[in-house]
Amino acid sequence: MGDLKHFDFVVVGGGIAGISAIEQICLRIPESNVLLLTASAFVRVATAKLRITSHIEELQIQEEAVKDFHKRYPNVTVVIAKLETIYPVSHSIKTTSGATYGYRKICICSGSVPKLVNFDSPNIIGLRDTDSAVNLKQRLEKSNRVCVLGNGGIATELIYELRNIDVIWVIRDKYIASAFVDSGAAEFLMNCADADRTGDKHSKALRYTTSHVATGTGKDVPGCALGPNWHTNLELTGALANKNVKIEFQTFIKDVNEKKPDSYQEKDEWPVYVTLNNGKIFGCDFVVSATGVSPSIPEIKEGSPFELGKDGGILVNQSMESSVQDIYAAGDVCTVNWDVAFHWFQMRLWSQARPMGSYAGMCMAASLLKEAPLPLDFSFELFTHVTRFFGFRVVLLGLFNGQKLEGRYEALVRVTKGVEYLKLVVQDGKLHGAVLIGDTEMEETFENLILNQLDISQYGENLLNPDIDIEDYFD
Ligand SMILES: Cc1cc2nc3c(=O)[nH]c(=O)nc-3n(C[C@H](O)[C@H](O)[C@H](O)COP(=O)(O)OP(=O)(O)OC[C@H]3O[C@@H](n4cnc5c(N)ncnc54)[C@H](O)[C@@H]3O)c2cc1C
Ligand SMILES: NC(=O)C1=CN([C@@H]2O[C@H](COP(=O)(O)OP(=O)(O)OC[C@H]3O[C@@H](n4cnc5c(N)ncnc54)[C@H](OP(=O)(O)O)[C@@H]3O)[C@@H](O)[C@H]2O)C=CC1
Repeated sequence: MGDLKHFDFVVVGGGIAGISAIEQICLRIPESNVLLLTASAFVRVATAKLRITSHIEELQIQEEAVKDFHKRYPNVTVVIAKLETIYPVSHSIKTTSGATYGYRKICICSGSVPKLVNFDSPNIIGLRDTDSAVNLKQRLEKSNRVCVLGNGGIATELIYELRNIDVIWVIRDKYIASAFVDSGAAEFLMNCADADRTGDKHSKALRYTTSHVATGTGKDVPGCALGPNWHTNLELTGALANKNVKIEFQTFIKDVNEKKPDSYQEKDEWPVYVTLNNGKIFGCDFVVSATGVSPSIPEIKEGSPFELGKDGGILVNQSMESSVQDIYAAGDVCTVNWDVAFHWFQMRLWSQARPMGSYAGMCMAASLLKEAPLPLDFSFELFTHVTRFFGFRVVLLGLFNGQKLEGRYEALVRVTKGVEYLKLVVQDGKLHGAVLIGDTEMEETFENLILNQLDISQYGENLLNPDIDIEDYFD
């Protein structure tokens, strides 16, 4: 393999996981020589933090040109290229342009790619990075009707953000946003769907900013994943005068054709036709397949391949190390493989990629310094996620949908139409999860109650009584 340039640490991927790993490595061992190998010409950094509770922080996320990143971390060599192969026995890697590098510890933070529905059509697109967002925006400008498939984070945000277009939303479930909330919360959001809260003055959320229009180093090169508030600076507007959303519940797409199907009764012509399993056929300009992600696993030669989880991610142990020695992984590309805390579970989110990356960086540094393994980071003791759906602030805590409780729980709910939706998940007198929609400012109280597992049976429904200041109970 010729002369290798050797690095103490190599990090693959300039998304939030990779950058967080590098930040910790440089903090622990500032004199180490580090290679950041990334396919994208921009990296994602968290520039400002708003701490909401001990476990929840909202971040301002910025894209930074790699040359500026290098200025802040002069010990980090940045190479914009795609990793092709890892050779774990010789502790080296090769890029697609043929360059080779040696490593002592390497962290794979290559993220994931959209898992598009499996129909061969140029009119099905996914959304992942800035390039794909720009492509979406440009397509929308010329479009009268779009079909959105999926019921998770992207679809739920997109349906709300789209303007001046007909939308056919195809979901497999009985209610919207099912990847995040239950049917009660979905109904609350649906009832408020028409109100425009995009300019919500009360929002404490920090903003996501982009400074350019393209991230990749070329066609088919993945950029960093879009993150919270990715749509803030993008007008997602179609060619019509107004917007109309039609939801097809409990359905899926059976076929996608550029040629008009014989059974399509209408006279209008469209670039593409989608046939649903309920027999309906819709013509549209294009389809957004917001149907989840697949981890981007690099090729490995020599020795054993990575052990992968059921979801295709690289299995990592409590130190974020994969099944292959000295190879770590963090963020969307990995699948946790330790006995996780009862109130935590993995979801492929920014709010998990960041602590995973930081913790992986700390573990790699500790391992190079031959220190004892670190205790698991406290971020993994409680699931927390803050986002915005349909213009509302949404806070999800612990087992917010009764996950792991096998249906054996009580749900205490308080709803003020158009204002807030609160749900507490209680089992055997203990709080295990909460969904807080609206500006409830209750997250700290409920976070503490989940963490300390205080017996709350004596408070009953007063926990959600708006006339009682619940925080006074627990002072
Ligand atoms: C539209 C959208 C909205 C989202 N909104 C939210 C939200 O509101 N809240 C939230 O918590 N999460 C959100 N997410 C999820 C979140 O963005 C991801 O979970 C997170 O960014 C993953 O970070 P990562 O560093 O693991 O991967 P990525 O950000 O995908 O970074 C991967 C990096 O690896 C590089 N790379 C890939 N392959 C190679 C290779 N072979 N060689 C070299 N480099 C490579 C890429 O160029 C990139 O730099 C959203 C995702 C999307 C797509
Ligand atoms: N605000 C936030 O926190 C946001 C987070 N994200 C994150 O970004 C990533 C990508 O988002 P997204 O693509 O929405 O993924 P999600 O995992 O959030 O949701 C995927 C959705 O696609 C559905 N689906 C999967 N396969 C099919 C299929 N073949 N036909 C029909 N429906 C299907 C799933 O339904 P089913 O449940 O039935 O399998 C689910 O509703 C995720 O990790 C997500 O968490 C993205 C945007 C915003």
